[in-house]
Amino acid sequence: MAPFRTCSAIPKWSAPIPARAWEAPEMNSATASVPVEPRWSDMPGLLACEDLVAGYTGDIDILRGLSVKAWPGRISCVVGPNGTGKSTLLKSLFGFLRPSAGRVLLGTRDITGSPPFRMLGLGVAYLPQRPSLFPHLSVEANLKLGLWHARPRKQVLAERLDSAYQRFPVIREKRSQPAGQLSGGQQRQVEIARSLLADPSVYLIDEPTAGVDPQTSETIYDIVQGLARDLSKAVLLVDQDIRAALAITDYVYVVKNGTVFSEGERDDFGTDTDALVARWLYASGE
Ligand SMILES: Nc1ncnc2c1ncn2[C@@H]1O[C@H](COP(=O)(O)OP(=O)(O)OP(=O)(O)O)[C@@H](O)[C@H]1O
Repeated sequence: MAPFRTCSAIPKWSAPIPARAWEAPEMNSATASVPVEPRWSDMPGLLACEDLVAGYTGDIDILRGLSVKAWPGRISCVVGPNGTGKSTLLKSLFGFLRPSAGRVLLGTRDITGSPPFRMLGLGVAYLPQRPSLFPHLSVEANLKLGLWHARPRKQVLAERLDSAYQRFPVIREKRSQPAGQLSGGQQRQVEIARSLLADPSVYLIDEPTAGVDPQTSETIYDIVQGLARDLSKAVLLVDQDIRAALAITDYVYVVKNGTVFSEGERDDFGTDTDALVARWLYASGE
């Protein structure tokens, strides 16, 4: 079984962006087992980066020509060994690091190097690995910050808050409490609810269940899944809990040394997750 393509077999995106809508190559018997390679497009909410190079200091590149995509309504998952650049990828996509080469597209819009404070307005939300709430502010005050950039009318803000509380009833009960008093899992829910206020089209999510108990993890993965399935968000997920992440993932990127080592549709990989993980993480080359 070799449904998995290594990056050398994947065509680079050198072609210009087509003017027409997104389309995938037609499948036939010869290509049936090969993951589909969609083309660039004007599909709103499709996030893609091409040949991204970035690092923290001038002379060391952490990302070395890395290309990934996140499609609306789907979850793309980035896995790989520790220190290989997965979090750095999300930081670069969200504008915390300015790439020295490559580009980031949202639909046909080039957003390479846009600063983080513009990202939510552009439709990109980022949920970092570490808690990002203000612990001394109330849950509701934290939620309202999700829409600060839009200066919404009171009524709009109230409607969005109500909608967030409906989706996450547990945080409605706690809305007056300081956010720092909530459990780790509840704080994660507040972060996701806060991002939903701005109704972004893309989610960059870094290890959403780090430090969370197994039962809460399950809830959080359900929520992440709901972002794609129910709300048609494009989700790019970085996760150390590979088995749990693969259970909700549509497309997988295996990253090593700052570049995509291999990629493919999750469904093409079969059910032997242990063998997959061993092959992805411990294979030394193509
Ligand atoms: N702020 C920083 N300044 C300098 N180097 C950094 C910084 N953050 C990360 N690095 C380095 O960049 C490399 C990639 O780190 P990154 O956090 O992206 O890896 P990762 O694949 O997400 O790892 P993990 O799975 O352990 O979270 C590592 O060598 C790390 O030490």
